[in-house]
Amino acid sequence: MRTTDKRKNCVPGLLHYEACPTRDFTGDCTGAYKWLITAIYFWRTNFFVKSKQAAKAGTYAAEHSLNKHQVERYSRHLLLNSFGLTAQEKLCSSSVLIVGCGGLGSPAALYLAACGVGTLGLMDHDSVDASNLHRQVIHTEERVGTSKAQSGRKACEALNSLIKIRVHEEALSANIALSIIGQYDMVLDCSDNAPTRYLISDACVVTGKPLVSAAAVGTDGQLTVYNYGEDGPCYRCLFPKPPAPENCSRCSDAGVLGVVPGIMGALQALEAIKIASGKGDVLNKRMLVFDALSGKFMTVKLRSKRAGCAACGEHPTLSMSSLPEFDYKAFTGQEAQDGPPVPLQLIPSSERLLPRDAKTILDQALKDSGAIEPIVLDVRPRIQYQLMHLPHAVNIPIEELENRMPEVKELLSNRSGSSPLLVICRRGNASQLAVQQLRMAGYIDAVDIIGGMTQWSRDVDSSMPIL
Ligand SMILES: Nc1ncnc2c1ncn2[C@@H]1O[C@H](COP(=O)(O)OP(=O)(O)OP(=O)(O)O)[C@@H](O)[C@H]1O
Repeated sequence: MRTTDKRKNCVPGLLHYEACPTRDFTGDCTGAYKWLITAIYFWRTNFFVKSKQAAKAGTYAAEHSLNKHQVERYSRHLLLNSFGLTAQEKLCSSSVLIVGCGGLGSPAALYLAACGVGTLGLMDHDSVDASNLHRQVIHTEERVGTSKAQSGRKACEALNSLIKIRVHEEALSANIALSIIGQYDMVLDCSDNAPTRYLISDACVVTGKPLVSAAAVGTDGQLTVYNYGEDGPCYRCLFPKPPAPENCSRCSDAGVLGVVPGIMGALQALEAIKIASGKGDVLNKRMLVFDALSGKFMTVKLRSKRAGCAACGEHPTLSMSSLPEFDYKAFTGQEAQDGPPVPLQLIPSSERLLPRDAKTILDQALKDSGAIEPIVLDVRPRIQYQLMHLPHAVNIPIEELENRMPEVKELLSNRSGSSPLLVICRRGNASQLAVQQLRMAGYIDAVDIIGGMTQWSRDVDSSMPIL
């Protein structure tokens, strides 16, 4: 039989004639072709094996680009009539940069990682603090003190190993904004300060990227999408001038109900998914306002692009080349990086007390008088005083000090000794303002404590919590 003949002459190692790749073009295998054919055979076999392996891990059906693992993992999206395969494919090939891995960035990163965004960029220069954990659910107790961006990477990687994660362990600044934002399809502003908000918006305008922006402080949240569509406004269109620094509240001063940034960050992820997948109505030219205590959402209509906008108007003054030079700190009057306010130096250091020296004076005064003698004036907000304060301290918040000078007079007139009046606040700024006011009112022995309660906790009494 012809088949048997072929098999007889076939090169060694080919057990099945039907599988012999040489049979179609060589006919009977002869010694002359033996080694050449063997080489070709093994090359082809190797190729087929590799293709089969690729098919197993990669695309297993020709109609779409998702592999078996992706189809299984995202099946609930794929089954959704209003979402489906094409939307998921777009999501899987999209890239999103999250600036700020804090209260907003945490839920946003988790949901975007979970839903299969192709490349997720996580940017933050800060490290995890214990006070972050009540809302920044991407971080853990174990990772307190470590980089937020790396901590975010660990959480997202643990959730979904099918996506790519890029970590940017630095603050977004004007000289790197364009090159970093240029690498992504869109940006989520999850930061907490005016300079960064203007910078991200400007860089998104210049690079043509949509920007999903949110904010959450106290029990309120806001969300909108900038720089989207034909005439969608940018941040500067709505806020051409930055707010005065004293009108900008931060979670570190005003507090925040942990779940509020959780909700707003999840909504940011939702807008990003809509933009990437092309599904649904993007929150363009509208702002969603959330009031957690009443449980109400409200949508406010926003204007279109402003013709005179410095970033996206008809004659923009900001461009690829000018943006890196723009001084955001000077423009907004604020630091671009979150953190405690820059320490004020209103009173010469020689006229102020270090916490340890103040402690010695306080102890001596209490010993001398043998009684409870109030010589500490605490000028922090009432709520901070209630959380913790020095023994026998009297609380008069800085804003009330001017009107409550008679109380200070009474306080001092009850003193038996000659100890100075120690003035303390949270970090040593408001106490200097208070000392200035007290001196102007004639209380010249008022002296403030450098670094306030924060430094007191560090240097004198570590049992005092740092707020
Ligand atoms: N320019 C910037 N580049 C990168 N990340 C930034 C930038 N500005 C702010 N961030 C980050 O944005 C995050 C905002 O998080 P969030 O508003 O929850 O406040 P927080 O600073 O973590 O906490 P708290 O205000 O309570 O001290 C922070 O992690 C902060 O480091």
